[in-house]
Amino acid sequence: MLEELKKEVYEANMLLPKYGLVTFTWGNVSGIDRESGLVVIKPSGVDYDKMTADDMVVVDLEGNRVEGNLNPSSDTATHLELYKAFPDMGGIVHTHSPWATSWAQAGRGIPCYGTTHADYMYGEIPCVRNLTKEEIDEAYEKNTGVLIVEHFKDTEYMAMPAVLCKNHGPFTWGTDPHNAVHNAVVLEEVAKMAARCEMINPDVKPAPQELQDKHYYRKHGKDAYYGQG
Ligand SMILES: O=C(CO)[C@@H](O)[C@H](O)COP(=O)(O)O
Repeated sequence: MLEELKKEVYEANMLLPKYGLVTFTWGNVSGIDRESGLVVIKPSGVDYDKMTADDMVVVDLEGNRVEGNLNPSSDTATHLELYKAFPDMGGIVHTHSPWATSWAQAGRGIPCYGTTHADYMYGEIPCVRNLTKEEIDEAYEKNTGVLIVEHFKDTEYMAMPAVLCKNHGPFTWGTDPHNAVHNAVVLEEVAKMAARCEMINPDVKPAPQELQDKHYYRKHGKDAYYGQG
């Protein structure tokens, strides 16, 4: 089932090592078939150079494995919480890409210092708090998703397709798996630029709002991603 989506999700996963976003198996990409409500995700712990499209795992929105012999990614519950809450999300990525993960470990959001950032993400890329001991003990991956949903509900979440989970790493999303990977690559690049920017000038300020607006709206339009698609 969902052979086309499996191929799409497999190809999107293979872009993670291609763009230097993952070491070993540290990352995962999923995609959703909104008609069936089924999600295709990378199998857990499988080396990218051994992975095939047939290894992709199909789960329902409750996390039950519908097809596949391997275990779904350990982050599946996080992906599912986001898909359930945000109907415009068609693909989700989690990595431990070094620059974005460094900002997450530092517990800081990434300010918008330039137009590269503003072209894709409107404003500061947020870093959400740690989970409490109770949240971790209860259901770490699910509650990571619940925390992200709490932060982005009632927002234009497709205008900010990225979040940093403190002391863990980034999640990005998009209209489909490849778009989500594109946003993961952009996140890593702007995380690198922002870190270097602060090294060069510790007093640096975010880019002027009018410049941020010009670049974001020129690329996405005033109504893009605001639910009008
Ligand atoms: O954050 C973690 C582990 O700390 C996970 O994201 C792994 O890095 C990827 O796990 P699988 O997708 O292979 O289960």
